[in-house]
Amino acid sequence: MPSIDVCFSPELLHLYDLKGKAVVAVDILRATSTMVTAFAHGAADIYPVMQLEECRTYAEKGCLTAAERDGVKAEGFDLGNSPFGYMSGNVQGRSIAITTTNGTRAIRLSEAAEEIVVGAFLNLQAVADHLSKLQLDVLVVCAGWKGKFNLEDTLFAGALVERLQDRFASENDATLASLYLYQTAKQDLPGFLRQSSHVRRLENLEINKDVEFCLQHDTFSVLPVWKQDRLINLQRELV
Ligand SMILES: O=C(O)[C@H](CS(=O)(=O)O)OP(=O)(O)O
Ligand SMILES: [Mg+2]
Repeated sequence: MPSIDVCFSPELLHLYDLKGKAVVAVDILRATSTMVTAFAHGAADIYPVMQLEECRTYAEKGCLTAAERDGVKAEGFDLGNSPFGYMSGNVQGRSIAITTTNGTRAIRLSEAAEEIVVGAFLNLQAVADHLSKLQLDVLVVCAGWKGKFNLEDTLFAGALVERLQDRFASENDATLASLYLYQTAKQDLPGFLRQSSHVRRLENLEINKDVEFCLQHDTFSVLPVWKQDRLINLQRELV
């Protein structure tokens, strides 16, 4: 039986051997929720990059550019990091280059894995189904916040463990802690997260609706996976 494990921050990735594993990169608030939403609204592919300057260069290649720093859209880019910015038909058929504080970093630091899947509550079941078929050992890589633990990504890890627990062995206490946390919180995720650092940060920016949106389960069946230098929507490729 393959196993499932949880890494609470990209800063802890040096403790794990990613070779031959499937990584699920997660940044519920808001990078991976936003990427899933972009694919659900027809984005062709997504280039997650770490630096603002690198992201800017993708405009010359015909990409839309998206950047967030300190929770707000960075100056001079087409889009920010709110899923609501990707829903108006503006990303249909377009390539997007995106850089955010935590999420794009988690994806790029996982490149040694056999497969990287982008996960969010919004596409939870699509991710669970894909991992069940793959039969690789799984590591959920939580983007956290500037190298530190956060609640929302850990809750996602617990939700995924809950969906996979009959088919994957729980690797260690990180897996169990995530599962127990999710089981405690799942009746009222917005309430549970009210005191979390990120929700308080976003509240100050008056974007509570983003939090509510990002906590919805199974809204989309898109499956963003890393291929060479970008994310593609494997679900669409399979149709
Ligand atoms: O835009 C976001 O939600 C966050 C910004 S921060 O955590 O407030 O710095 O970026 P993300 O990379 O999506 O965590
Ligand atoms: Mg985040």
